[in-house]
Amino acid sequence: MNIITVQEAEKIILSNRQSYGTEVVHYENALGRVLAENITADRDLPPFNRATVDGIALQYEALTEGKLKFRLAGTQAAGEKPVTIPGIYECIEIMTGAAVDNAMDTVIRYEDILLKDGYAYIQIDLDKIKKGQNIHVKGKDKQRGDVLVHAGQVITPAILGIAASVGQINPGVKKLPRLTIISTGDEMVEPSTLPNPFQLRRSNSITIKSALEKYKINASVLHLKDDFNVINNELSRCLPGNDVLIISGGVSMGKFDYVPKALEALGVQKLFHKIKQRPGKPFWFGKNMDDKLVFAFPGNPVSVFLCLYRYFIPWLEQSLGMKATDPQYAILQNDINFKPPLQYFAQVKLQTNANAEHLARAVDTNGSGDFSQLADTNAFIELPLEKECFRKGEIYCVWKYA
Ligand SMILES: Nc1nc2c(c(=O)[nH]1)N[C@H]1C(S)=C(S)[C@@H](COP(=O)(O)OP(=O)(O)OC[C@H]3O[C@@H](n4cnc5c(N)ncnc54)[C@H](O)[C@@H]3O)O[C@H]1N2
Ligand code: MOO
Repeated sequence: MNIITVQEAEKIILSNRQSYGTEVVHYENALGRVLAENITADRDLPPFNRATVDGIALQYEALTEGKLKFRLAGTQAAGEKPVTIPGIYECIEIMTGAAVDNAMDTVIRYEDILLKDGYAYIQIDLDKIKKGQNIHVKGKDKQRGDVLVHAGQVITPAILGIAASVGQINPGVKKLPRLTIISTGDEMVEPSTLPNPFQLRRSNSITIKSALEKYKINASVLHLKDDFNVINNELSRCLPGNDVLIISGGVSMGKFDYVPKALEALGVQKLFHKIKQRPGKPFWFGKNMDDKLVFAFPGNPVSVFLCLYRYFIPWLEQSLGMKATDPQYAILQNDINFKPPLQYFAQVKLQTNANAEHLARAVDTNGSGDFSQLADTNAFIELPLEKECFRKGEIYCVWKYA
């Protein structure tokens, strides 16, 4: 198979989006999950005529007669059954959040009245008082049965509050794929150990694992030696219990790059190997008969980062039923020359100026093994394949990772 373009790779990956079904979770565990059902109002919002200030409730008609003195007929706290008035020259003291009885249509705040000897005296000009003021009318926000939150949205703190307010304590959410992250390489040691001069500490798995935590995916992690039998056996063991494997390393041309061979030996069909891009050119992607997907990223940490944010995250979001996000664009802030016939993804620092323009300043790196700038940058800018010179002021698509 020929080396494919970024757009072809994206199309193949997204056409393999999956659905893992739905499940119900307690709302306290639902933050960050994708809603699989609409959240609807179980009654009108607000459910009753609600006082919005502390003060007195009365009937406006009495004010139109010029009445300034009202007998206090009772007091009503929030949560209490509505207290009524026997006649229109009476009022009740009412607290914010209390349900206003239908006999009253106007609430005046304590600051505008004087309470004395069982009476309330209006202290402001009557033309300052409007009929219906300080009452949040039943059903004004939403009617019973109205959709408050649509399926497909990521559950945020605000959405959790809405769900709680309508008693939706067990929302239906999209099930997450079961996922294992597998890194490879004999030269890679545990981050807690001291590498010898020709070894490296492994970092790809924690990067991938923590990026997935945003989606509440609790991925397993495994590291494999560069040994065909080990890789073959372990992949064979992992495939049945997972929906997706994300592998890093071992996909290029080296003598010990066994990943593609091992996957194909296990019946994982290659959908592509190699994309016209830098970083991340030797990315391998495949699927087995049970629709288990394998994203095998090149081992260089920046390649992993690019492949994760450019391909895997959009695939994941679409597989979870989230709406595809609109492409984001930014204005390049420096000239870049890039001659190889590959689509170049430059690491950029993305900022917004006072004109609300997105500005992308590229940083110099020493290739995809140079991960040292990832903390100071927050996006890749996708520079088109057809060109070699990219000029300050030109606008290109960006892929944010922070
Ligand atoms: N003859 C060719 N050689 C290479 C080609 C090519 O086309 N022809 N492509 C190069 C490109 S581009 C890349 S990218 C790399 C990808 O190689 P692999 O996927 O086989 O990755 P490894 O060789 O296993 O590792 C590459 C690099 O990344 C480091 N690494 C690996 N795993 C981790 C980890 N878990 N955490 C941090 N760093 C990791 C590893 O030590 C290597 O330095 O191939 C080129 N070669
Ligand atoms: O394509 Mo590789 O990821 O640049 O070094």
